Amino acid sequence: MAIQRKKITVVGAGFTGATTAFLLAQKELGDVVLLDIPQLENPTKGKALDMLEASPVQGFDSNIVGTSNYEDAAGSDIVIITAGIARKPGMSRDDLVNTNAGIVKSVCENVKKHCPDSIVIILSNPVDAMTYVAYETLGFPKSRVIGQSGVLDTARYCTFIAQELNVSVEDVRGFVLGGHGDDMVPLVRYSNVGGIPIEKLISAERIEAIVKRTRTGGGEIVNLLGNGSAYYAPAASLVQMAEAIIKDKKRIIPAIALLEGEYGYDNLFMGVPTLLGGEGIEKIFVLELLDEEKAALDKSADAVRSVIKIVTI
Ligand SMILES: NC(=O)C1=CN([C@@H]2O[C@H](COP(=O)(O)OP(=O)(O)OC[C@H]3O[C@@H](n4cnc5c(N)ncnc54)[C@H](O)[C@@H]3O)[C@@H](O)[C@H]2O)C=CC1
Ligand SMILES: O=C([O-])CC(=O)C(=O)O
Repeated sequence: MAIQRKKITVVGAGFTGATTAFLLAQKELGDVVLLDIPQLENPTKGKALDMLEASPVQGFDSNIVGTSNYEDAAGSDIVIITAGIARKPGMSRDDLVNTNAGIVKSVCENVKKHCPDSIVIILSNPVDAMTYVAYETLGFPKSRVIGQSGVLDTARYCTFIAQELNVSVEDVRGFVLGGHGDDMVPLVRYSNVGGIPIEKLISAERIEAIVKRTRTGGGEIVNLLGNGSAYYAPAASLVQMAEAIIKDKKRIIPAIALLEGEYGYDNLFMGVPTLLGGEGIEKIFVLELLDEEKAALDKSADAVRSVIKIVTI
């Protein structure tokens, strides 16, 4: 019997979507469908063909097709949603809320129809609220609707720690809780380098500066790019999540999940440490927090709630 390759659809063939598609194919995680709006069908096909023509050089056998037709996405195991507008300097992610809510809703209506068994990962911003919009529209179990923020925020945090200490990024461990906004909560107490708590290696002032830079890391890139937002590290983050699911790796990865009582929050989508495997989010880890850590998380949760409040679905 022929072995069936996994099928991964990436909706939105812009900066993040195209980069994600290419990384997925390079890692041979499955065959990739890159999907954008009908007005951009030819450029989307062109991007996909261009990537495919890199396969003999890069040595991958994943297929990549570009399309605007959801029938090509039918039966996908994973759908990654990057569709929507990105912010420009001077804007917050929350300024995108109602434009992107409409886009995410219409994308999810199609995903529900054509990919009813898929696990869906959402990137579009403001991502905590967009994960809620996706969940409401899809009607899938909560384990199959996941938002990306924590892998990226943690990657930025670990990059800055490695730079500070001039050590390999491979030895830095840490994670970031909360909403994907300037109130996110890098958990210093749970961060270490080669097992050594960072508080033993870096001064309190420098840690504070790293935490602040992490919180505003997306904005730092937006200001440098001038006309769009980050895409290499976001795409790498999506691919790490997809890989954990496709290979049923059971990785402990921070992701946006529906909280139903965890950390004291009910009916809220926000970033928490999760176990990601073949079923999607298989478990949420609830950590004991100090009073000041909980207060910081409450502030982040309030910020997410205030955006969800203005979403019209
Ligand atoms: N959660 C996170 O950590 C991150 C989130 N983002 C967000 O991801 C989104 C995409 O960013 P970029 O790729 O840089 O933007 P982009 O503008 O390069 O690409 C977005 C693509 O979505 C497409 N699109 C719009 N409506 C669509 C629809 N109904 N169906 C299919 N495709 C549609 C557009 O035609 C465009 O090609 C933005 O909202 C951005 O803020 C970006 C980086 C990190
Ligand atoms: O900052 C943005 O608008 C894009 C994003 O979410 C990030 O790079 O963290």
